[in-house]
Amino acid sequence: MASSMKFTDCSPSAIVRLVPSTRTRLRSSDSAVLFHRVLGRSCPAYPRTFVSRSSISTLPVISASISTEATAQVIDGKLVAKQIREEITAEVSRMKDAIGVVPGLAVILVGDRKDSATYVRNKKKACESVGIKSFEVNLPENATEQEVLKHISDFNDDPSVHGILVQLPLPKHMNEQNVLHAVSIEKDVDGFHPLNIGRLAMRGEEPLFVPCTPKGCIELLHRYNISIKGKRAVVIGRSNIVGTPAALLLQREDATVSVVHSRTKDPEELTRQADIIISAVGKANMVEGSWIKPGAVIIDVGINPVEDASSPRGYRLVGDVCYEEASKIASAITPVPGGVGPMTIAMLLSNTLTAAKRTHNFQ
Ligand SMILES: NC(=O)C1=CN([C@@H]2O[C@H](COP(=O)(O)OP(=O)(O)OC[C@H]3O[C@@H](n4cnc5c(N)ncnc54)[C@H](OP(=O)(O)O)[C@@H]3O)[C@@H](O)[C@H]2O)C=CC1
Ligand SMILES: Nc1nc(=O)c2c([nH]1)NC[C@@H]1CN(c3ccc(C(=O)N[C@@H](CCC(=O)O)C(=O)O)cc3)C=[N+]21
Repeated sequence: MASSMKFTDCSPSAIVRLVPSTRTRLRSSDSAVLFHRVLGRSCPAYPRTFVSRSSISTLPVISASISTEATAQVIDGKLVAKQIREEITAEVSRMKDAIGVVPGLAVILVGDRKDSATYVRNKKKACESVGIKSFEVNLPENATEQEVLKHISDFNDDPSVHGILVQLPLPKHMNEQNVLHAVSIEKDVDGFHPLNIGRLAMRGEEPLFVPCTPKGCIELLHRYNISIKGKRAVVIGRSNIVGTPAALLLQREDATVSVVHSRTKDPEELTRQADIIISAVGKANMVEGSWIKPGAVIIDVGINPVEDASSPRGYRLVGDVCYEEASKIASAITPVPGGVGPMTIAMLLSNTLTAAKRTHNFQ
């Protein structure tokens, strides 16, 4: 469906929106702004300075005019995440009314990384918005691994905590494996425990939880009716938290999957054959338009800060993909911000609800 929904754009300066088959209303991306200097890698085939319009469609039609260039459907993660939060709110309330149980999520944050503090704050806000109780432990950068393990053990034993998340990365002096192994697999809402990852990799096995970011990517494809079965998919990146579980999930969905990493020769030869690309690298503008097959679907997980003097923060976030270039070639694409990021948090809430339901045998 997505590939049949390509339309002409009026100029490089406009972003066209269209309505997905679910009739969800789409927004155009707000990721392209006026005259910013990008310090990351720049997109070669596209000028650095351009203008883009952002607006919300009120009509189930396409706003387009004279041009030869197509514009991809914007996969609006912010909108879908909001819908999912509404679904979770209803379930949390149904469970509370029926059995008096409120799901609880514990987050452990070690150190004072600004980005980690922001993510944790956002997770807490999201929990509040759906009625999940949140517990938070903040430890200093020089805390010991034993201290972290002690908090995990306390949360493992606490019946009001159904999910435990240890914010990554941990300080260098800690062994991440030891810490992640310590989380009870029934409370492993990040899905990072080796048993959960192992089960994800095995046919006939079911993990208790699937990692939130890859799960959010697949959920976006499902909710936009983008079929995966039989498609060629390329995942760029092979980390334990995104790339590898994303490839395993795509394979479970019957895609034929290739994984590109830092040692891959000529990655663009592989990506050019892909119907679906999930990029999780952390390099601004690495995936150029010329890497993309016309009509492909692009899920951009990368979150990369680039200098932007006109933004209040002094920087703005971009993905791994040259967005403007890609949106002229792909049939559908996630923006950054507003794509996969909000879905990660929505999936964390969903996993926490699942954990509480499973513990209390509540259907
Ligand atoms: N939107 C969201 O919700 C989330 C976004 N992120 C973002 O996603 C990105 C990736 O995160 P994460 O997986 O944790 O990162 P990691 O740094 O753990 O992994 C990056 C992966 O990219 C690969 N890579 C590095 N350089 C290249 C290259 N030139 N070509 C191809 N592959 C390359 C690495 O290969 P190798 O294995 O060979 O080293 C590695 O597998 C980051 O920008 C992060 O901020 C992360 C989590 C959630
Ligand atoms: N144990 C653990 N679990 C994680 O899931 C985990 C982690 N550690 N460490 C760091 C990464 C990163 N991550 C993001 C979550 C949400 C957004 C997000 O909501 N991003 C917004 C932008 C936010 C902003 O503007 O700063 C967006 O893309 O629209 C981004 C990144 C989860 N991670």
